Amino acid sequence: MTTGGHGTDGVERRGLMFVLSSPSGAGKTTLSRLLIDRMPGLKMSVSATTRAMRPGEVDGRDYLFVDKARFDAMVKGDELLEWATVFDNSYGTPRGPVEVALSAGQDVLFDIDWQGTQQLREKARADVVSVFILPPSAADLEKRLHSRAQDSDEVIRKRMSRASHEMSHWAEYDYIVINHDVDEAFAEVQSILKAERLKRERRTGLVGFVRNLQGQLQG
Ligand SMILES: Nc1ncnc2c1ncn2[C@@H]1O[C@H](COP(=O)(O)OP(=O)(O)OP(=O)(O)O)[C@@H](O)[C@H]1O
Ligand SMILES: Nc1nc2c(ncn2[C@@H]2O[C@H](COP(=O)(O)O)[C@@H](O)[C@H]2O)c(=O)[nH]1
Repeated sequence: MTTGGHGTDGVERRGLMFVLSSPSGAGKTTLSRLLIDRMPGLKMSVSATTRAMRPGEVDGRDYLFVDKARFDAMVKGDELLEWATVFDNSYGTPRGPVEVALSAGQDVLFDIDWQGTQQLREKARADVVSVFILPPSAADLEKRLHSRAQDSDEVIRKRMSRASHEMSHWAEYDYIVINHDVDEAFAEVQSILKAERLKRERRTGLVGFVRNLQGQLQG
């Protein structure tokens, strides 16, 4: 699915799909914003959803807010790379922007659930790096959902009751980060991305780079 771009050291490499999943409220959005602000070459995938907009959310920035008819048309038209029903709403990743970013050599960040992650893995296993974020405790998770102050008590109850099921998929992920402290969790997620960018298999330009070095040594 990916073609190529250049790493900061100038060696060509394939772009990667960096996925964050967690039970609702564990901190994916918080960590995603930090990653986008601080990691050049990383582009956020903006999902389509049928869920209602929360206070402060912006259409086109946080999500593409669409109605069910439009969402179904996107599915039918093969416009989504993956999609799933989460908490009674439809969510999906528009294919076009992801393909454009990867072709331009950028990495793409996804805040999606375990169902979407499974679909991405089926499509492009070698290019997917997945991180599952765990809250330090159930009490912290509930406190975070309340402190976000954007969902009703009923919605929060539903999300808490689904948390254990969401978490049952943790072992399908490449990395697990426990989000006690935002700065520490961010540093861990950032280290994962930095290391994955250096993986030999992604660095398609290394053969030429090493040949050139050897040529210099022999010449
Ligand atoms: N380490 C932390 N300590 C305390 N509060 C945190 C921490 N990480 C995130 N939060 C807060 O918890 C709330 C939920 O975080 P966030 O919205 O990032 O979760 P999420 O995983 O994206 O949730 P959802 O799946 O519902 O979108 C926010 O108010 C955020 O500021
Ligand atoms: N499979 C997908 N899951 C997605 C996508 N976009 C978001 N999500 C997940 O939905 C829940 C709820 O999100 P919220 O913004 O309503 O709190 C959360 O787990 C997200 O990761 C998507 O495109 N595909």
